[in-house]
Amino acid sequence: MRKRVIAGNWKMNKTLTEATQFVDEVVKSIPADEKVEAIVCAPFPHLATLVEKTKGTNLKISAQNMHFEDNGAFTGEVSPVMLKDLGVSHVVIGHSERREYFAETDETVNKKTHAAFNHGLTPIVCVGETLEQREANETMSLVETQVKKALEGLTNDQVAQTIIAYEPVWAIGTGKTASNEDANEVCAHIRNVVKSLTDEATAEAVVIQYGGSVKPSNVDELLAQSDIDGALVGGASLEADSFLQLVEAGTK
Ligand SMILES: O=C(CO)COP(=O)(O)O
Repeated sequence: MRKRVIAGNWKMNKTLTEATQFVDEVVKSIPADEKVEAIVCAPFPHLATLVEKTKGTNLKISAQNMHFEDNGAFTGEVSPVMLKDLGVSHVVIGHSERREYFAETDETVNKKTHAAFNHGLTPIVCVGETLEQREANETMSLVETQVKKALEGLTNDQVAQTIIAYEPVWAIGTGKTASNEDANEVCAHIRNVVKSLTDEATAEAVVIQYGGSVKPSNVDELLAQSDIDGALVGGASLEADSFLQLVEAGTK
């Protein structure tokens, strides 16, 4: 069985003091269960402290973005080399907010995915359609293109290690969740796309998360779906209690 991966994406929230309090509380009660991997995707300034605080615990620390180059004249950017050096394990790539507000494209997503693997970071690659695209029946083809472009040029082994997060844009922060069946249908399609690019074993290994208004009250039914292996959670990951409940759901 694939492991479950529950990742809290804090986005641009929490001071370092608040982040530290959260982590101190969470590591005390996080389940020690091989079945579930728990990750917090924190703002850049907090990463070093949080990595230090979570050493030897079951909580992993992820960045929310990075540049694809190792270093250079890119004012304001953070490189994979820097993240690896800090001890960060994962990095979110191509979140819809970055695609919408910061000109992230399928091409930069692909470069960043390669850069992540070149530096031993696990990418959490986000894909998903807008409401207009869903209404125009473009969901499957759009997601297929995003997945194919994100994974282009990776080895099967790298694809198997990639975490893919399906986040319909219209469900993010809106309180609207895709129905379990709709979410699972898209995740199953993603797995088929991965199979067409690689092979059956790789497609079976790849972890696919759902994201978009996931909370303790709906996570069980989402995780019960055949092709949903975890969740990428915004709002409901900000409180330690709620985050712990989500991680707990991953152990069932
Ligand atoms: O964008 C998301 C996680 O990356 C989802 O955010 P919400 O859980 O707040 O809808």
